Amino acid sequence: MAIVQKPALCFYICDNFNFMIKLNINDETSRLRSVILGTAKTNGGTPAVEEAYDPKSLLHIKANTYPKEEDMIQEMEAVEEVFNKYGVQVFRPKLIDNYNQIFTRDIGFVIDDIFIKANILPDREQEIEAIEHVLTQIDPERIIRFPEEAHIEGGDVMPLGDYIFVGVYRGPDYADYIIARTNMLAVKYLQETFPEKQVKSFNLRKSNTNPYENALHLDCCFQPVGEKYAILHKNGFLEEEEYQWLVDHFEPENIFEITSEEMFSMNSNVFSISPKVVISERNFTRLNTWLRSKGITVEEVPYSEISKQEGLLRCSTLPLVRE
Ligand SMILES: NC(=O)NCCC[C@H](N)C(=O)O
Repeated sequence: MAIVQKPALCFYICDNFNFMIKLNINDETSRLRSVILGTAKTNGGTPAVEEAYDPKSLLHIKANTYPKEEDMIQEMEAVEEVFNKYGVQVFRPKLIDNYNQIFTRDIGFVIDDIFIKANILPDREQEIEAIEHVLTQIDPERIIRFPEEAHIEGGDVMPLGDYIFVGVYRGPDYADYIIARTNMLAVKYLQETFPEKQVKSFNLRKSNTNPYENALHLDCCFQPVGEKYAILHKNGFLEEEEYQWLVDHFEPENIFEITSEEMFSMNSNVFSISPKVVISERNFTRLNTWLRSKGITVEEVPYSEISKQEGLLRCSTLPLVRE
C-alpha cells in the first residue's frame, strides 16, 4: 500500500494551528488556563497633573506619592508567581518605552471565542499594539473591533453565562468625563455580536476629581466570585434599580457589600483563578476573611502601589482561556 506523504506546507499550517490559542471565556471564575498580565516596566515615571486620566492617580501625583516603577514591578512579579503555581500560561506585553502598560484588561476582552479589541481612551491606544504577538496566535476571523465611536474598555465588560454585564455612563455630559469609557453604542454592537446573550448595562457614578465617588469601570464596584457570590458597592451605581437587580440576581445573602473606602482601595478588583481560588491584595482583611469563610482559597499579594492608579488585579489581567 502506498504511503501518502503530507506536503510540508500542510505540516506547517497544521502544526501552527495546534499552537493557536483557542479562546474561551464565559464568566469571571471558571478555571483559568491562559492570561495576559500587564507590565510595569518602562512605565514612564510620574505623569504631570494634566496627563492623569483618573482621579486616584491625580491625587497621588499631587501628594507626591505616585508609585515607583521598581515597586510596581515587584508587585506584578508576585502575581506572575501565583499564576505559575497554578500552571496558568502567562503572556506579557512587549515593552513600549515610557508608556503605562499595567492595565491590560482594558485594551481588549474575550467573550466565548471572540477577541474584541477595545476602543480605548486615546491616551492608552498604543497599549493594544504591544500584544500583537499574542493576537497573531489567535484565528484572525475571531478578532473584531467595533466602529471607533463605540467606546468600550474591558474593565466594563463581564460575560456571565447567558448575560454580558456592561458598565456605561449614559449622561448627556459623557464627553466631559475622562473616566467615562464605555457608551451605549458599544452596548448595541455587543448585543448584535452576541444575539443569543442578554447584554445588560449599568449606569455608573463618575467623578473626574473624587476617587471615592468614581466607579471608573464596572469592575471597580462589582465582581462575581466563587460559585454564587458577588462583591458590590451600592454608591458606584447611579440607578438604584440596576444595583438592586444585581443584588436579586446573586441573592442578598451572597453579596459582600463594600464601603466607599474599600471601593477606593479597589476591593472589588480581585481576580479569580477558579471558583475556589482568588488572588487578592494582602491588606483587604475584611474581604479576605469573608472569602475564606466561603471556602475560597485566597492567594494574597502586595498590590497597594499599583492600586494608587485606580486599578488592581482584574484591571491588570486579560484572560484568554478558562475551562
Ligand atoms: N479595569 C480597570 O478599572 N482598569 C483600571 C485602569 C486605570 C487607569 N489609570 C485608567 O484610568 O485607565
